[in-house]
Amino acid sequence: MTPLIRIEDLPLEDNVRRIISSWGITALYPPQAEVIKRGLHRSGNFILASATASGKTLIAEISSLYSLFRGEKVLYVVPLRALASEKYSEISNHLEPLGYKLRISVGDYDSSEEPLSSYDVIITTYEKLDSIIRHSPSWLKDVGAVVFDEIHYVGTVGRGAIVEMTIAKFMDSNPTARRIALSATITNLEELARWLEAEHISSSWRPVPLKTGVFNNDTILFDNGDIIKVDNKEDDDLINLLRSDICSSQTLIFCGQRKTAVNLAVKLANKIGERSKETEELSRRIAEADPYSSMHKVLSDVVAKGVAFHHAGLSHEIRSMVEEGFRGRVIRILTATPTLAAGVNLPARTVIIRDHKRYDQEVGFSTEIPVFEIKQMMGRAGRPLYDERGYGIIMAKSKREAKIIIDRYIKGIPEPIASRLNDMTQLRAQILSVIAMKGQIDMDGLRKFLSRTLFSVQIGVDRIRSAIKSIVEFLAKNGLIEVDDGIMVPTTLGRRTSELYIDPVSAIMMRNSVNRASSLLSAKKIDELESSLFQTLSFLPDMPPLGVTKGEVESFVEEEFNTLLPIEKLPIGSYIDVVRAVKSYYVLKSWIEEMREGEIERRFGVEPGDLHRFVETASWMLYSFSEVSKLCGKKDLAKFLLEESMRVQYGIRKDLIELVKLEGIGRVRARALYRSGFVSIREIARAKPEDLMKVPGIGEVLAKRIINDAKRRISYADPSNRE
Ligand SMILES: Nc1ncnc2c1ncn2[C@@H]1O[C@H](COP(=O)(O)OP(=O)(O)OP(=O)(O)O)[C@@H](O)[C@H]1O
Repeated sequence: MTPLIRIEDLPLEDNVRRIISSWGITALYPPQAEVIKRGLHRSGNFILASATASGKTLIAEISSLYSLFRGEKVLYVVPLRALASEKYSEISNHLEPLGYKLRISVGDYDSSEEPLSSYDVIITTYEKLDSIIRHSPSWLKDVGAVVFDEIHYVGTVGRGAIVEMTIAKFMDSNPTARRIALSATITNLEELARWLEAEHISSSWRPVPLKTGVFNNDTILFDNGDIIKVDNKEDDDLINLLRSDICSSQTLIFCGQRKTAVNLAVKLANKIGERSKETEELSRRIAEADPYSSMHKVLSDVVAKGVAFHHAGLSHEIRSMVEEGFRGRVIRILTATPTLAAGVNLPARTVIIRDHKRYDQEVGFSTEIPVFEIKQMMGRAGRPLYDERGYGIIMAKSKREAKIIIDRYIKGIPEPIASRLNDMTQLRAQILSVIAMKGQIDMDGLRKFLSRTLFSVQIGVDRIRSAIKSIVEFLAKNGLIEVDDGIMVPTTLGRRTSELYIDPVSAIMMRNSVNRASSLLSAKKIDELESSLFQTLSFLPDMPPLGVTKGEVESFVEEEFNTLLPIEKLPIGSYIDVVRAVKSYYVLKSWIEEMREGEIERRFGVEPGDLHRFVETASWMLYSFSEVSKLCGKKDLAKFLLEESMRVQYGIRKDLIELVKLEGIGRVRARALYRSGFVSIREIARAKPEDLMKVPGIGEVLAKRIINDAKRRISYADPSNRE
């Protein structure tokens, strides 16, 4: 293994050396030492590509110190919310003891986050940074260094364009801030470096060496030619593999679909699971956290035997419990969908890729997973401090397939990271945001702006000249921008659309729905308004699509279809979209009528994680719709929509809107308080902790906290009480 380099032997200033040792670091990993030897930690832009867990975060922290010393701010940008929390706890441990103030900013997309001006380090996501830039806060110019973490996300279908344009916008609004980009190992690093005007460093060093191979029948063939035979006692290859020495420690198994991950976990728990005090304790905690979901019940059962599954259908809370259980080595075998590979840091000794294909919703069948992603998944093998070696194994169904897998995935080179700005839907929203951000711009200016993108480096802006022209015409025709003598200016609706961080098509559909919604409200036809409103939401491009089953299509009753827009103005691709609209209405209606999540899962097949993502976006769309109604002068409708947004956010009837504003009070506790006679904040402010502790689900700490919060809110609401 490559020796580590002692910090004494590196060209570091004394104070920086002292700080690093106060973090318990005495030597640096080779990629870290390389950055320091080249002096890139002190100044200039750089992009570092190296393996998972090779210490990229530390190098970003050391480089950030130089800006912090000068009193400048540091922005740390990551692609996922879960990663933002991980980075926050990691970095705050290092920087808070030095007196720096850190803040994580991921939520609300309609805010300039002005209060962030008092923080030194801001950890955020690409989407949130994009929305912050759209509000042009004063503190952006004080940023002296920006870390673009996991920058290979620019190549992701769907979100890549946002990552790319956010970076381009940041470079435009603050060209002098140092750019520190971190990435997984990639083949076209130079191109990315050219885009960022940065020096590049690439390293193949790994803290734990990795052996990769393919498994078929009873044989594992490794990349270096080694062969290991596995006892084939049973007629199930995977079980035989899991019983071999290679899998004697923690093993992560990637499956192509959620259903496969769940079924496999059940099978493995029954066949090779082992109970312990710790597994039963974790199982009990999972069961208690959500006693109603049938999927969480299955999870709790398998966890009792040291096996778990992990996919986006699990609720956020339960997913974190699984992650914690795996990190704490309570769970020995974890089955997961590929989303895990991209997300949180969960290393295992052995990674098995059961399926190198996955279901693709866009095309409707399974497609091969890119080499880049498979390498990322296998790269998780090998736990620093625990393993001398990690194993990444891909399963093959036949000898012929094994050969194809070796050529493609084991010996193959990952695909280069390619710009996704050719995605017209994303480009449309991004062009509007550039026009809104600039206030006024002509075609040359717009093209010049777009030349700051990776797309321009890789393909050239001229190649999408006509696409840009047609997007501009679309925005002008639909009243989001005005074009006068070649100068493009955002309209009020256009500017607000950009600030609200919604697709221009969503804003146009909302604006076109305002009159019908308003007349239903004036006529007090609330049920009809709610039904058509929720059904219209399902057609907005921002909404995550709900899955529709064959049974739902067959039992569909056409009369229930009802939207705010005439059918010819809706983007209906197929009959399924119509069924989905009605289903969306029923799901949202059940949610705001306080139906339990487990019941929604049982009746509609919507798993908790999907339900949360769905209602979170729906609530945001309703808030945006309320803002659009205000612009159209429909105040009553705006008020109604704002209330609906709150109800959808929390899943509550109207009478709980006040109570859920209190800290720590969600739909279940709010209803319990209400049932016990605490129907308003005023009543809670007057209550004693003992009274509230009689309400189910409320202990002493929470009782005191909500009474204090209620008192604070009341004194704030009454100006005579303010100091
Ligand atoms: N020089 C070092 N000495 C000892 N431990 C280190 C050193 N550098 C980093 N580490 C530790 O190694 C672990 C992995 O580091 P880190 O998470 O920064 O890797 P990374 O390259 O950013 O990974 P990823 O690609 O997953 O983001 C962390 O626990 C970190 O504290």
